[in-house]
Amino acid sequence: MDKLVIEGGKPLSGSIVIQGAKNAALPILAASLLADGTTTIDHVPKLLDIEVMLNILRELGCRAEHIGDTVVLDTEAAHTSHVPESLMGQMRSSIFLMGPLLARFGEVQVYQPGGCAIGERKIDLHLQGLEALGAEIEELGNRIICRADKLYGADIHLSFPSVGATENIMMAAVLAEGRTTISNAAREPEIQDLQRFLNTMGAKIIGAGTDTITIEGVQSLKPCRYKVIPDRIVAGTIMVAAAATRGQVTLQNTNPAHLTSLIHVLRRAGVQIVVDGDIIKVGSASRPKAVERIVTSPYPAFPTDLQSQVMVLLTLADGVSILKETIFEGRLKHVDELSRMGADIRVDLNAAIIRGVPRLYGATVEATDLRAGAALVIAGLAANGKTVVEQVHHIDRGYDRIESMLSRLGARITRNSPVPNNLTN
Ligand SMILES: CC(=O)N[C@H]1[C@@H](OP(=O)(O)OP(=O)(O)OC[C@H]2O[C@@H](n3ccc(=O)[nH]c3=O)[C@H](O)[C@@H]2O)O[C@H](CO)[C@@H](O)[C@@H]1O
Ligand SMILES: C=C(OP(=O)(O)O)C(=O)O
Repeated sequence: MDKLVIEGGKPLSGSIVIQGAKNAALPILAASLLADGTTTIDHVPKLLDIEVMLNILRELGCRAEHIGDTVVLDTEAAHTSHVPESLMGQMRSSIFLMGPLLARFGEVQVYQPGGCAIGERKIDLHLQGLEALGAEIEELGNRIICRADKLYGADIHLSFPSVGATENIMMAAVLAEGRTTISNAAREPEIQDLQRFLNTMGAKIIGAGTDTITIEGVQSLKPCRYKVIPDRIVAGTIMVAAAATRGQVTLQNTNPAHLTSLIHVLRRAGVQIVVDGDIIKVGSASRPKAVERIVTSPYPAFPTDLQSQVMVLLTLADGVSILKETIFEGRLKHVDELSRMGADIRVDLNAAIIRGVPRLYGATVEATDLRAGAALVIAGLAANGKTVVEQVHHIDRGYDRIESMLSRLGARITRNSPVPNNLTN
């Protein structure tokens, strides 16, 4: 198992180009199944989750190549809509295949998806949405079979603005007969990217980015070429790392509008941020200030995917901060690991009460999930001494060789074994 070894205490400095967004690329890859032929997707990061998605698509009969950051996907020979259990279990995003496969084949067989242990992560809203479009759903233990000779537009109200359910319903509804509306839809930038991608294929969707999305069904879609948006969570991770190490970093290829809530929090913590077009400059020379209260909530509020990283900054702040997690019930596991590095954090239900300490100390810690792992890397960069982060495969799900990215900014970080061969060009 790979480990990251970090010698902390060195401010990050320099310039970095931000990778394409995992959470946009994954549904877009699944949505490519909606058109027959070759779709080319640019700005797709080299990540474990992307590799798993491409392996699933190959298993379904597609031809897929990932060269540099471009994926060329030929769906012509896709011949089955049964996704093997072993592949479904490797990540949460395998569930994105339900909508497109149902629309393409009229039947889909999947299993409960896998993913990080950050909460129960039910899929009831996905299934209710597909049922509303006319699908019959059979659940046999872990196996889910979904059938519909034809899908029909419907008015669907989500009881919670689930990102994945919104995307799955959009992908199923584009080829349905008639109009679908999704109310209380998720508003994340990745939903807007999916709308743009599907519309480039010939779909008729409006409203992504608001809480009501309207989809006019069309007869067919055509393959296209498309570029994925920058990864706001990777950008946010680097911004927090720059602040926690009291460094100066320039991020290129960002969409600052997608990072408004983080920028607001960092400014409250006393971090200097300058935005210029798609460039964000982050600088900090002094101890951060505590931020009284941060609550994770659906976009545009503060994202759960940056909660653990910001927690690290607050462990070093002057004063007491409160960080409340409202999206995932099991997403505070990094607290124990940070405490091993000298952080003073108390958990009360879903809130972390963080009493800032002057410094963290290196330790051997375990990445319990993707963003918790990224947070521990930031903690290691800011800490005195050596930190070893174990279970790095979680981090590889979302960061394209995090150690290379950070080394380019002057960090002293190495991986104790090479990146798996299938992730190198
Ligand atoms: C690949 C991807 O885009 N992943 C993101 C997506 O995950 P994902 O799409 O899984 O997140 P959701 O918005 O669906 O989940 C949010 C909450 O709703 C609950 N829920 C969801 C669906 C459902 O059918 N029933 C149900 O109860 C979940 O358990 C969770 O508590 O949005 C999350 C919330 O911004 C992010 O943390 C993930 O990084
Ligand atoms: C939780 C995340 O991803 P996923 O939904 O793929 O597990 C994440 O990107 O932080």
